[in-house]
Amino acid sequence: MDKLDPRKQIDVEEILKDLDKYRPKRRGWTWRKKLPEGTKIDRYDYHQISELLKNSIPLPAAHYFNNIDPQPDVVITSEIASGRFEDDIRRMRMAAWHGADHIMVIRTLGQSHFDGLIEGTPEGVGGIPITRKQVRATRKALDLIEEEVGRPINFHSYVSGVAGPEIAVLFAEEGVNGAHQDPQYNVLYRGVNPVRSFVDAAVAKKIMAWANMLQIDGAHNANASAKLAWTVMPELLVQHGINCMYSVKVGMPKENIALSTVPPVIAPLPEMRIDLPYAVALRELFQGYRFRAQMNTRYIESDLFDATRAHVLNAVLSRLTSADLQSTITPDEGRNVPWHINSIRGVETAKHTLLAMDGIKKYVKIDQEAIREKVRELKMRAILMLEEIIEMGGYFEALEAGMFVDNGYYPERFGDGIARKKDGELAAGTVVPRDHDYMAPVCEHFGYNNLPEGLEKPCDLINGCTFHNPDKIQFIDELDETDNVNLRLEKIKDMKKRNVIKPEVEWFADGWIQLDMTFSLPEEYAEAAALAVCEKLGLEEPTIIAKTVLHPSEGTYVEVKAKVPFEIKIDELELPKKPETLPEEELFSFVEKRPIKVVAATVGEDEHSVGLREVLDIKHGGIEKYGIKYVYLGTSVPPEKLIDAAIETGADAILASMIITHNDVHIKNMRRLNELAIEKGIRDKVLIIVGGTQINNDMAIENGVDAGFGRGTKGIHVASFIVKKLKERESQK
Ligand SMILES: Cc1ncc(COP(=O)(O)O)c(/C=N/CCC[C@H](N)C(=O)O)c1O
Repeated sequence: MDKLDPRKQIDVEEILKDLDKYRPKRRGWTWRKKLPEGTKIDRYDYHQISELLKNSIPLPAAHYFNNIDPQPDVVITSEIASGRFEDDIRRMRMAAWHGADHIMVIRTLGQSHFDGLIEGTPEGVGGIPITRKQVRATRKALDLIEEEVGRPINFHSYVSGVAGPEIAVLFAEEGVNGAHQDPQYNVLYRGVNPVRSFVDAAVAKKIMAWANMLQIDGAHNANASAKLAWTVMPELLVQHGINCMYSVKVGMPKENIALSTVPPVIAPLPEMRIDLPYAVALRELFQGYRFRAQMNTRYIESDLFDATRAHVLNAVLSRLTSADLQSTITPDEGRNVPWHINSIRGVETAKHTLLAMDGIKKYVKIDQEAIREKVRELKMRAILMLEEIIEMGGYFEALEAGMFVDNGYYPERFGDGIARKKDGELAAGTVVPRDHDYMAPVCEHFGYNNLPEGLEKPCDLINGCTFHNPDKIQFIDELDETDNVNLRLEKIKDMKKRNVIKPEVEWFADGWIQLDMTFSLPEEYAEAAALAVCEKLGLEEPTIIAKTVLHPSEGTYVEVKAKVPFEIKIDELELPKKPETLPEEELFSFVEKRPIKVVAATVGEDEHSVGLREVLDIKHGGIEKYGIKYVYLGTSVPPEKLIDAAIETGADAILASMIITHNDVHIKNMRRLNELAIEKGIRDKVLIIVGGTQINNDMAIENGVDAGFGRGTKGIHVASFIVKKLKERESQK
């Protein structure tokens, strides 16, 4: 398969074919290609955008603006890790079409503790097992997906833990483009021996630098671990500093070192007033480095709307300061397992906000005077903390003293920091001095490497290392006969052969659906009632995933996920009939030869006019565009007046809009129009067409009119119907 067809699903079996022979197209990170300030897209000018995509899905409101889909200048990340890489690949394609060009997979739990690589494609939960086959298949799929959207896509994973250097070599061999790497992470959150972690990090960073990979640090984890994230702001500056300087000393270029910046708080705190000085301090202290903006996952609940608001504000903060990458932690971080829809919503939120704030600095400036004091205070606290770390004898001593992730706002100390022993923890005592004749297995290495003088490439000694002679890579396909992608694909093939489907949230046809319900009950009863509804519907494994108390006794909103116990037969599906439309040329030429007039109004006591105006006016592609003349009588027009106007103007058609349906007033108005037209003797001369969000064609015809158009109707649908009917009448004469 050399390219994807948007009308066909990606064929994972094709991706897996000859995987042992696949070689990455390139190595290293790709930034978006920025367009000049003031670039026009359609008739609108932009100041912070990048090249457009070849294939993409624009924001929901784009159809009002010729479906433009501008791409912000900032890389947008989608975090995808369903636990099955074959389903991650499908979602990566969805995310790429919505504008993600940085695909980050969350690892399966605690892979940091593995002292070696995993092989094959075992299923994971709440993350994906990172293996060579998973990495290679994903990069190969992303090669196709980036071709389809027309923009390079960065694939991102994690170099951390006890097998850090091996993972770094694997990623360099396989063309992984970005990775988290921060020795402090292993120590603080995975309990790896500090000396081991920093020695491994030097090797891993050197390899990442050779592969030109973008590095993201682990500072965000302090936010996620502290009781009150804002108290660790001074420490975050210190943690960023430690990882940045360590990376520079190892040889990483600054432009590949990204700080994982997370705003310290969230509403109900005065979020922006606290986060802004911190964001400004970061950008002042770490000029020349990259900034990866990430919402604070510490406070992401499973409430989709709250997560989205947090996400929007995080992107606003990015635009008010600066960001090179905008992460889109989905609300599911609160639910721990991102679903397709929430990964996509996250990308849409980032794209929407970054575009909405395009060029905002032309009008909105941060008052540097006003913010100065707060910024200075944060820097001072960080400097004091660094000085104390030095007084304590250095990083490892400070670590032993529990200096990090202490919940006190430095210099305030609560003494509840994470302490790690310099000669303790996981893999303690496993760092041994290199033997005199030690030679590194790959060319890129940090520290002593026993090489003869004048060698252009160290691996010339061994006829090439895996970086320069990829045929030396041992590709192990599967290790576990009972847990691998081939078995999982068999089940999918069987469903496709039987042409059946089930709904899904993260894995193909996993059967999960989400329902939301509101009960006039207190929350515990509402939850129980929601589960009871699922039981009565015959759904399986109903689980409450989120709820909102509307009032302690008046009501509770509950979101439930549950599995459907049945399959849907695809060939038994009745596809909704698309309204017929005639070619535009045919409409233009017919109306030119045979002028058409209509009268239009919103009838009854109805004041809604937006939909009808869109069907009428040329600027929305209304019937006027095809030369049809109309008289618009306005809103709340009695049916009698509409019929009289049709007679006065000799109209060919009446367009009556009806949105309100209280006690079937729309039905009554349809019947009234029909009866009046008959009474006045014009029924056979005038078409009566009704429209509205609650209208459908069957109901309209049942109630005596000629056609009914529902939600989403456009001028071409109505114009086509009128011309078709007039042609039929004239051919009967
Ligand atoms: C510096 C570092 N190394 C390794 C790992 C993961 O490795 P393991 O889980 O210890 O095997 C992490 C994970 N961070 C949380 C998820 C990513 C988050 N959602 C993000 O977007 O940044 C990390 O921060």
